[in-house]
Amino acid sequence: MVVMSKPAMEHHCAATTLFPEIPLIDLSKPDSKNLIVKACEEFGFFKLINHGVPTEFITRLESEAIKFFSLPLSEKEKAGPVDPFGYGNKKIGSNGDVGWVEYILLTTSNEANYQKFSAIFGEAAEKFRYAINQSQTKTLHILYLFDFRCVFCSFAVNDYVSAVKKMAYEILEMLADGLKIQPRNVFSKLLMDEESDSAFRLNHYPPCPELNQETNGMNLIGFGEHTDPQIISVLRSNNISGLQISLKDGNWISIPPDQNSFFINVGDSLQVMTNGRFNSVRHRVMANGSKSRLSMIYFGGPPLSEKIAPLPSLMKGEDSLYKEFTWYEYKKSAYKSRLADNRLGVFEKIVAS
Ligand SMILES: O=C(O)CCC(=O)C(=O)O
Ligand SMILES: [Fe+2]
Repeated sequence: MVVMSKPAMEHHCAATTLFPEIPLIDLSKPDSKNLIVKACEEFGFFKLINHGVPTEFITRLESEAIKFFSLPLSEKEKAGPVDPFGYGNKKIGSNGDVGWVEYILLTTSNEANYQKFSAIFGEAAEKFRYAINQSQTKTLHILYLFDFRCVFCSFAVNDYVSAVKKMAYEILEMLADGLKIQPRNVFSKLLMDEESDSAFRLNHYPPCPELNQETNGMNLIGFGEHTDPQIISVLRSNNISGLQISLKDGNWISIPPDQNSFFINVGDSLQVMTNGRFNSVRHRVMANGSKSRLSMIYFGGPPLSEKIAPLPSLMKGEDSLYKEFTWYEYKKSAYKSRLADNRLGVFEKIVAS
């Protein structure tokens, strides 16, 4: 069930190798736009401070998530399986990938979440929806008999996701400005679209006590290496390490955690829209021997019918590196692949030599 991997580079040769600094972007500074472009080109990844997401939204959702993941497995499984949304444990996708992780995957469309919730909890869901609608105070109705609803329908998710979405729009607009392309909502409009196919994920990596004794210095995979298929991912985790990114030369580096910052990933779709100028970053998570890691990720995706293709304004006479496809086609193909596969491979054009 467990998947082992070689330690990241820093574990055995930190003394002799210089590691690049992960770009740090201050969202409150308007001139950050050029630095964001540079970060997306060089790494496809950066750390974000002064992001404007209220701490209270983050801590409230985190405590809801902790409560949910602390429930007995049988309770949590009432919210599974992931088809395509719900609770999952160890299995990631349906093609044999496993990791030391449990998670909740949600669409950011409230109505779709409600329907899933309703199918699980039936009449109780309707009552709970009524209670939420009636609530003037925005206080969370915590009725732990049906815990999943607390994460599914709660204000904690809505407030957090709304704030993070706003921040993602801003980043994408700064990117358009930094790239000097018009209109400045060329990327953000895809996430703002009512039909935007975005998702939200809460990952919990339980401590794995055997890790320290039995694995002989090897690491245990929490979430296997992959790139995110969407346009942009916004990640926040608690202060426990585990996230690693792959540099373009294939070396892995560990990202020091910071619970007060966000980490931004370029996804495959943004790599394609920039004709490969931006890098969809390969990343993975290592499990921890003694501490729980909790992460929350918003994946900003386009509408299913959207054509994903390089923007003509960025092409400057060069050829597209990719065949044309819709987000729906990409998703369908990605679902059939393994996590570590180069999912864009089948959509790359063969360049005649
Ligand atoms: O949990 C994390 O920190 C990252 C997980 C991840 O890459 C994902 O869910 O796509
Ligand atoms: Fe990811």
